[in-house]
Amino acid sequence: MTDDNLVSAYVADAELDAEASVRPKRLDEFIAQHRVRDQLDLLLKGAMRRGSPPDHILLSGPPGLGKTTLANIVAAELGAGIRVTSGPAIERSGDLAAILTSLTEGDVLFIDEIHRIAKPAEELLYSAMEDFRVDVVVGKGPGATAIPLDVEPFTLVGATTRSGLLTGPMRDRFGFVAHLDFYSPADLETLLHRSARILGVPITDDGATEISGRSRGTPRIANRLLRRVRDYAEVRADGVVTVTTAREALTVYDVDALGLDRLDRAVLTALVDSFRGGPVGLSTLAVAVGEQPDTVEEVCEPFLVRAGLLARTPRGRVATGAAWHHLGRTPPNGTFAADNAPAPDLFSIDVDEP
Ligand SMILES: Nc1ncnc2c1ncn2[C@@H]1O[C@H](COP(=O)(O)OP(=O)(O)OP(=O)(O)O)[C@@H](O)[C@H]1O
Ligand SMILES: [Mg+2]
Repeated sequence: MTDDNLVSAYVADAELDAEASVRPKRLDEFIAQHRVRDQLDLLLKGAMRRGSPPDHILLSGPPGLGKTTLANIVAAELGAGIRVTSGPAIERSGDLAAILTSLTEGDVLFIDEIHRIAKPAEELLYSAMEDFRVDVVVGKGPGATAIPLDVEPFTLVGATTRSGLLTGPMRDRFGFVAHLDFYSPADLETLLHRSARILGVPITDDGATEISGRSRGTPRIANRLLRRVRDYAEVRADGVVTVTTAREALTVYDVDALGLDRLDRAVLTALVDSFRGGPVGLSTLAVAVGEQPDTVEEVCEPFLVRAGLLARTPRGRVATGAAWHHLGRTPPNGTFAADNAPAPDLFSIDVDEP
C-alpha cells in the first residue's frame, strides 16, 4: 500500500494479517453499532434457545465498517463452523451446489460481495435458503435431469457494499438485515484504545482523539493510521502515540486534519484556485490534477461529498464554503454554501448507494 491510499476504505492484500490481529472475535468486543449488536444478540440467543439455526443475515454498508468481522462473530457466538466464499468466486451454480451440500448442520455460510453472484447460482441459492434443498442438473440437453439434494439447515450470512444492487427475491430471503453506519470519532477512539492495547502500543487519550478525527468514520482506516503512527513514534520518538507524534506522523504521511490525503486536497485546491470554486466538469477537473476521471469520481469524491466539501451539481463540481475554509482561503460571495452552514453530520449520511 502506498502513502497515497492510506485513507482508502478498501483493504490491501498485504494488510490482511495486520487486520486479523485486531479483529474482534466476540459480539461484546465489537465496538459501537449498538443497535445492530443488540438485534444480533437477540437473534442469536433466540436461535440457540430453540436449538435451530437463526434466520439468514444480510450485512450491508460501506467498506471497512465490520461486515466480515460480524460474519465471523456470528459463527463464533453460535459455536458453529464457518465456510467463506464470495459472489465473484461462485462462477457456476455447480460450485455453489458443491459448497451447499458439504455444509454440516448449523454451519454458517458467509458469502461476501453477495451482490456479485451470478444469476444461475443466485437462483440455486433461493431454494437452499428457503427449503434447504437444491436441484442439481446432471447431463446436458434433452437427457438432462434435475436431482434434488438436501442441504443441512445452515445460516447464510451475506455481505454487500451495494445493497441497492441486490435483487428483490434475494433481499426478501434474509430474515435479518443489518445496515452498518460510519463510526463517530468517539467510537473510533474506543476502538483505537482497544487496538493499541492488543498491539502493545502505548497511546494517550489525545493521541487517540487525533487519529480518530482523521479516520473518515472507518475502523479499517483508524487501525491503519494507528499502525503508521506507531512506526513513527517508535522510530522518531519514544514509542508513545501522543497528539504530537500522531500529528507529526500524519503530516509525514500526508493525511490532514479531516483525513484528506494528497489527491483529495489536490482536487479541492484545483477547484478553488484554478476554477474559482467551480462549477467545473469532472474531466476538466481530473486533467487539472493529472488523474483519470474515474479515480477522481470513485476514489476522492464520495468522501469529499460526505464531508460537505464538494458538491455535484448539474453544471459540474463545486467547492463548498467549508472547502475554501479548510484550505485556509476566504470564499468569495455567492460561493456554494459560502455562508458556511455547519458541516453536515459526517457519520449519519448513507453513501451506500452512489
Ligand atoms: N466494531 C468494530 N470494533 C472493532 N474493530 C472493528 C469493528 N469494525 C471493524 N473493525 C476492524 O476494522 C477492520 C475492517 O473490518 P471488516 O474487514 O470487518 O470490514 P468489512 O465491512 O468486511 O469491509 P469490506 O467491505 O472491505 O469487506 C477489521 O480488521 C476489524 O478489526
Ligand atoms: Mg469484508
